[in-house]
Amino acid sequence: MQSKSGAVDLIRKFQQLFKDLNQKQIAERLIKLVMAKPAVSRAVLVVDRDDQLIVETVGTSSSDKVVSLSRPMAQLQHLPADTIRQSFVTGKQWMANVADVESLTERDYLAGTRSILIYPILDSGKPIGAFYCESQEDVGSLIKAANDLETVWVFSTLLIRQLIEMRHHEEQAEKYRVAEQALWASETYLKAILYHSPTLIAVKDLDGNVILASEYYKQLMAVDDEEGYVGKNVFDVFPVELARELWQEDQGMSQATQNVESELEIMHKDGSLHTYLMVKFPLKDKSEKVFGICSICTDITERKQAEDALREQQSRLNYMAFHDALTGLPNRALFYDRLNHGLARAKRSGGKLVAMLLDLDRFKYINDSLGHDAGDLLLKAISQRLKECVRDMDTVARLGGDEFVVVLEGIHDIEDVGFVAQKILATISRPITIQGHDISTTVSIGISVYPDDGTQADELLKTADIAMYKAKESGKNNYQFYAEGMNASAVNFLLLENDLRRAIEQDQLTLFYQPQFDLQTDSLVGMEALVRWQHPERGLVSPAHFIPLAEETGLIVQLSEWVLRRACEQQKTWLKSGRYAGKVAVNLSPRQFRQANFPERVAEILADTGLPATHLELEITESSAMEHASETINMMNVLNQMGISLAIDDFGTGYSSLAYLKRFPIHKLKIDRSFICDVATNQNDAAIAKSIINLAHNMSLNVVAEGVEYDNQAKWLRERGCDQVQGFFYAKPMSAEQIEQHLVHGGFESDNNVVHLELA
Ligand SMILES: Nc1nc2c(ncn2[C@@H]2O[C@H](COP(=O)(O)O[C@H]3[C@@H](O)[C@H](n4cnc5c(=O)[nH]c(N)nc54)O[C@@H]3COP(=O)(O)O)[C@@H](O)[C@H]2O)c(=O)[nH]1
Repeated sequence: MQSKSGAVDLIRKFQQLFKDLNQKQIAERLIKLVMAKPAVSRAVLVVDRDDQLIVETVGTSSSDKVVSLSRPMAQLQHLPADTIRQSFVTGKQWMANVADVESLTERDYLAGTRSILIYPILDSGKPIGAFYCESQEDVGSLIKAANDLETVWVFSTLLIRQLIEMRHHEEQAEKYRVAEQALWASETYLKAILYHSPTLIAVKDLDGNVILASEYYKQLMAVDDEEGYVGKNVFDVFPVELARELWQEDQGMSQATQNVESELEIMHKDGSLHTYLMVKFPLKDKSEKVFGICSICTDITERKQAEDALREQQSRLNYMAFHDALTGLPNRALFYDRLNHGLARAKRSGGKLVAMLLDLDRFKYINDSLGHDAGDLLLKAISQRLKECVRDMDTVARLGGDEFVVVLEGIHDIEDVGFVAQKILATISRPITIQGHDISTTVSIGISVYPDDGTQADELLKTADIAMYKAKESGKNNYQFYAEGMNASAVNFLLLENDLRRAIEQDQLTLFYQPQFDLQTDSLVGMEALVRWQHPERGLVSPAHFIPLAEETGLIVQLSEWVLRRACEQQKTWLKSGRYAGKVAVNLSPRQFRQANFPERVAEILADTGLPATHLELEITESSAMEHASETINMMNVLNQMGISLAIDDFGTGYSSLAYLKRFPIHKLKIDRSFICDVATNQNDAAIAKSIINLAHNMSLNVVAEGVEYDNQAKWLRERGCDQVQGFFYAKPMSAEQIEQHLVHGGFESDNNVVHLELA
């Protein structure tokens, strides 16, 4: 027992010893005091911190070190954790030689340990810490050391309590620091978000007062002062109507259980109108009571525009899938759709439906000679005209190339169809100005009627197709209703194209010659070469049929070259025989004439056949010459310089420009036979024929009348000073052999002894 003054000294000594120490130093010093006992080889201070046992400090005699750990006991090895825990439960000291305790294993203590002591430190009877001591001596030595340390145990209560409190305080301070840091961080984030966010963010209380708002508001809205939108009421910022709307929305939001999205349009300061996606959600306190509304508005103008553009593109693609890109008319797919719907309607109502298939005449020629751009413009113009000819409820579609189709519904009188077809023919045939050229084109129309000519779409189209070929065959520029029996001739027309190719290759073509006479002397002055086709199965095919076909398919170039070569060879033979020294006239196809190397081709043929150019006359139709007048002049000049004579054929049927005509280096005008037919009886025809004769003479040209079939026509022409004639009245076209016979037997007789030779 210590004396009272000794105890006071001891307290002072301890107070001095632990003065101004932190919790770590306190624990270390306590352990050092324990370790001062030589019997103690290891000392560990364990404290109860919030019901968790923490090893604060460990001292070992071997290393003479005291280490601060402050780690949960459960994480550490070489400690009899269960036994230490037990001491915390009972509050009793525990000591033993390890050899006597079965439950202890070598993993529970350091090697060399022979005895263990656990000394709990109680505060008001409750353990708040414990000293765990190991000794390499037996337990008696430890017990002795423990007795010596009694003062330490006594003061430990105070010091461990202080240590725990300090730790607790430190933890609280750390928690506070962390919380403060977190608060600072979230405030900083919030400020940064509100400052930099490219969205309109606003928090309002339930009265519409703005508590928070993003900087973006200031930039976009007419709120220019420092606080911007914050502190204001919606009614201070927005027009009253909009403010009321927003306020009412916010009121509704206080009951909302989830976010509410809507789109709104906001006019920016610069006057541009933007679309925003607004997401609103209620802000609730801990008691789930709504105290404010947050709204976040994102500018989706670009996205909307992109969506609109995409939608537009999709509808354009959709449009393109069903419309012809060039003309904008329904294409084949949409046409079939409309036709099928029309057929269904006609079936229901018991009415009629009409399909008109249209094919442009000579389109290939126009396209090839004027170029594809001109061809495209022509197709567009035709589409427009077709639309003008029908009612809104009718369908005009382009099936491809120069093929169009018109579907007429609700037809009561079939005569109306003829009326529409006539209207189309007249409308299309009006000249169209394209790239400065006046182009005249016509169309052939095949018509089929539901239910008479077919009940299905394909069937109707097929019969209309057959009728269209019939229209082509009948000289184009006309319409034909489908009739049974047409199949054969339409198919014929199709087969003809293949046959014509073969005909050129297999020499099935031949030339006939039709003499031309001087009207005053009746002497033979020329012969027009006219091609004939001796078809192996069909017999003689008229050029009126196959020349247009050849023009359309492009075979005309090959065919015309064959004609020119053959005619030159024949003329050369006649020249050589000395029986005929006139000219041979050859018809030029427009396409052939447009070939850039045409003069070279002619020169080559003349050279090959040995025919002098002065014995060749080339005929070009008036319409073809005028269509590309300036090019025609150039081409004619070259041919003229070569010594070739040039004649304008079918004169009077086209649109002649006298300005051009006088510049053509031509020698002859051939009056079309349509004017000669009634020249002696029809005043108009007579006036035209007379004008042409005068015009030719005034321009120092020869004039030839074609198609003279009767004496009175010849007489009339002679009296009007026409130079030459050609026609059945004098001689029909005949083979070279027949011509030969006439030449051998002294030539042709005219007047009252007309030589009528039948066509072979
Ligand atoms: N590009 C080419 N065109 C040619 C060629 N050969 C003929 N053709 C053109 O074909 C059309 C029809 O010709 P065709 O059946 O030979 O008719 C010619 C004469 O037979 C006919 N004619 C002559 N006299 C009369 C008559 O008194 N009455 C009457 N009804 N017909 C008559 O006229 C045609 C000649 O006409 P044209 O050429 O205008 O002088 C016709 O357009 C031919 O041009 C060829 O090789 N290439």
